[in-house]
Amino acid sequence: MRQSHIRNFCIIAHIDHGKSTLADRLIESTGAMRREEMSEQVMDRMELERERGITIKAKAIRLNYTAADGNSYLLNLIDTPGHVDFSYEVSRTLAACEGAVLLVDVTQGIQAQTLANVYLAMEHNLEIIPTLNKVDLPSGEPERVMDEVESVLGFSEAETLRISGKTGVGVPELLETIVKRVPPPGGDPKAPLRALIFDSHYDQYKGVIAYLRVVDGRIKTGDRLKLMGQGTTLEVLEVGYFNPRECPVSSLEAGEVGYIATGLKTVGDCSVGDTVTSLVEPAHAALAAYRPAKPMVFAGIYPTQASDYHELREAMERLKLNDASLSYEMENSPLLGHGFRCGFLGLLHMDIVYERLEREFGLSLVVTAPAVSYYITRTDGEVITVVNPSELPAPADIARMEEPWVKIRILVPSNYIGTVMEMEREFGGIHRHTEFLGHATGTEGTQRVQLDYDMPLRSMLTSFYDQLKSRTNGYASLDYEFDGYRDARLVKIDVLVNNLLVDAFSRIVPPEQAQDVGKSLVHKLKEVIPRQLFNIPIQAAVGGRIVARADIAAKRKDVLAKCYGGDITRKRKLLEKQKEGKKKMKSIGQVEVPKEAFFSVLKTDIK
Ligand SMILES: Nc1nc2c(ncn2[C@@H]2O[C@H](COP(=O)(O)OP(=O)(O)OP(=O)(O)O)[C@@H](O)[C@H]2O)c(=O)[nH]1
Repeated sequence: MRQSHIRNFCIIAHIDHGKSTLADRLIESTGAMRREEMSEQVMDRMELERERGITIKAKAIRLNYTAADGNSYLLNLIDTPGHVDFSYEVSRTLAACEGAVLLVDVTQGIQAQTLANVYLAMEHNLEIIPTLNKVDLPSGEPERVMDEVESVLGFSEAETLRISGKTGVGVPELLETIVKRVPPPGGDPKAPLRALIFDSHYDQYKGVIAYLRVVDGRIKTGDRLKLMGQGTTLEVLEVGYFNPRECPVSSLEAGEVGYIATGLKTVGDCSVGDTVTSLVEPAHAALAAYRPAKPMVFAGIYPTQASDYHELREAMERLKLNDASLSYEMENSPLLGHGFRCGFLGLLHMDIVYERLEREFGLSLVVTAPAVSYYITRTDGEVITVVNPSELPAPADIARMEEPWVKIRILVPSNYIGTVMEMEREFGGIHRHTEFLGHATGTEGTQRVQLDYDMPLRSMLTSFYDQLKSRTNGYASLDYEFDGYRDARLVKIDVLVNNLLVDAFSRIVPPEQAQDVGKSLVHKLKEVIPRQLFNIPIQAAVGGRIVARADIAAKRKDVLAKCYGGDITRKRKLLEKQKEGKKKMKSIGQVEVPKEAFFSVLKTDIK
């Protein structure tokens, strides 16, 4: 296909504004797949997923479209990850496109991720097609939302489309607009190969499959290639595209989007953002600087049963094959035994990993409270990175402490400004900017406001997001980006159960909150640890000083008490049953703690 007849684009939107629904509609209306077939296809994929234990999803779909001008066009729809945790992947995806369909839900208007995505698309000089979606909904307010789109983003009504991804209204116009407004790809087909990797996954049979956009030159099956950032070399086993089925072809040319099968064993060798070139005739410069994923959030992951450690290790190794952003190191906790300290891109990433480990690998796990990484300059001048709160040196050994901050942007109806400001104060945020979006429409509280803050990342790892949602009745949307390290003044709280230090419960907090957090931790523990045959003191300490204490009074419980007489089988049965119950327990010295208790305490809000 001639480059002038190719259009590479993506759909950008806030969560739930209808990205997937519109993508399906585009596939259907260009005839790539019939509606009945699409559900079949989804089923097939799920079967395959179950079989191979990985998620197979077409990250770029090629659509053939005959436009009103009578010409055939090749439209590449590239999927963008929908969450801020994966913002680097989003930016690489945008770099593979020339245009973006910006969807705004007419029942919701502009949300935090709408803005974040638009700014990213502008940075990449993409042609943006503003599109109001869900116009079939009677509860929609297209005029108000149009006003926002115009005043906040600067798009005129004439250039903004109105569609329903669900009913298909306006979709033919959208396809025509993509052909007319999105520029064809540039790039030199005769220059040495340069292709950008914007996604990758591991396939058991073909090794790592890399999705790429060929910028210059061409890729053929059998080519020997090199990654300019990571230095990996590989031979191309297969070249192809998705329509949305896998379609192998002999080559991909400049301007085209598709995949290569590399035979590589882990996605870490072939990561998003790197530039692929030819090994024999390499290009001089990469397309952009390659930046390996950097974990921002850390937590310990341990098996509930110490004997499951080896299974956990195998599961981590397998997950890592498919997730270059996951990092882990073996860790040994006096309480939890052998496990891993893992690094994640953010909280969502952490949840995904944890869920996959439990669901796909059938493991029962304990996850410690998420924490950030601190830079500590010791009094002897050595700089160390601390990712496990229990390893923070004593205050007397710390000359300087730094922690990561984020810039956050919150969008809310104006009647919640006070609520958000109060919350930000509680969570240590610093106000930077307030801006009213669109025009007031008369009804109080309908105008929306953008509030920008700086905040320690540490605060984001607490109940911040849940509280923001509940205190604004679900109206707030949030977006954030990393903003470097700043000086911190924090202390470590240790928790002692029956005079034993429980490292998994250690927290790092501002000194003025130490007492409250300590109290909340010990009371929570008191609630969830079942009474035992002896008294159990629970203490929270900062340095050597106890800041909170609670006691669990002794209770006698004898499962055999009811078995008078000598029915030995009955006794054995009861003891077996009790043993089963104990499997779900963790022991802190002599104290048995149910797994759920761990979770509820690890999640205790620490603000
Ligand atoms: N009435 C109506 N509902 C729609 C339309 N487009 C999407 N929806 C509904 O809105 C919800 C979210 O749509 P999705 O397509 O899953 O949204 P998304 O943006 O892909 O969501 P994420 O993948 O979570 O980011 C679903 O319940 C859809 O059925 C539309 O044009 N009209």
